[in-house]
Amino acid sequence: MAAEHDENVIWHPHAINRDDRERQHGHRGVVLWFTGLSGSGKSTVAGALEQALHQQGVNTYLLDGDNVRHGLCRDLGFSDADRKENIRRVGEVAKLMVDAGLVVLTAFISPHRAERQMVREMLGEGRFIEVFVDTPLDICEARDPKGLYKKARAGELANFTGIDAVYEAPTRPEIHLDGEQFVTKLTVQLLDLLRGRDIINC
Ligand SMILES: Nc1ncnc2c1ncn2[C@@H]1O[C@H](COP(=O)(O)OS(=O)(=O)O)[C@@H](OP(=O)(O)O)[C@H]1O
Ligand SMILES: Nc1ncnc2c1ncn2[C@@H]1O[C@H](COP(=O)(O)OP(=O)(O)O)[C@@H](O)[C@H]1O
Repeated sequence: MAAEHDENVIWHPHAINRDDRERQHGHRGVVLWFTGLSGSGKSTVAGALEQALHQQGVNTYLLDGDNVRHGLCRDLGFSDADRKENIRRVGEVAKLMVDAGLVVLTAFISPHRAERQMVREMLGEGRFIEVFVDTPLDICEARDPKGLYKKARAGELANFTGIDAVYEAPTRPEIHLDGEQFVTKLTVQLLDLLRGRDIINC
């Protein structure tokens, strides 16, 4: 069924491509893929970086797990299969946005190496920047801004990452952030990375 469908759907090339859009933006299109435990600081750091980039005239978009799960992925839960589908959909959306020439920031736990690798391959060489927000579980649990760790420990929330569901830390992320450092310092580290890779020039 799927193969038959694929054969009859032909890719349509367009006159304007990513290079043209990147030239117009004055920067490259990439995805900064933030991964880490719940409460590690993914949304906070991605948000601070987006603000800094926006102020410099960089065209950005921030895709956040909590928000995407209210719309695009509202039918998905937290089983391994659902998390995989969540990441696949977000990867495809991020790919379209990178094709549009944007600096895309994503903030998803994305606990499995295989799924992060899937998105890396989907995006292609140099377009996927894995950002590991490395904050120890006990610190995340002490932060617990939504009270979810408390619920998970009380047995009221099953399959919670770090408690009774796995988190596979990246082995070779493009950047490894110490999630206990000040957000301003982490933002500077990320801006330096983007400049060093000639993704932005501001
Ligand atoms: N069981 C379970 N495990 C982990 N997280 C849970 C769970 N249930 C709800 N939440 C809330 O959902 C946010 C994580 O969604 P993600 O889409 O990033 O998860 S995943 O990448 O598909 O694993 C996560 O948000 P962050 O704290 O911002 O990471 C939680 O607030
Ligand atoms: N570098 C940091 N230092 C101290 N607190 C932080 C830092 N980053 C995030 N926080 C705080 O930790 C909590 C979780 O951050 P959040 O960005 O929501 O994490 P995540 O998106 O990974 O779940 C929030 O209350 C936030 O203010």
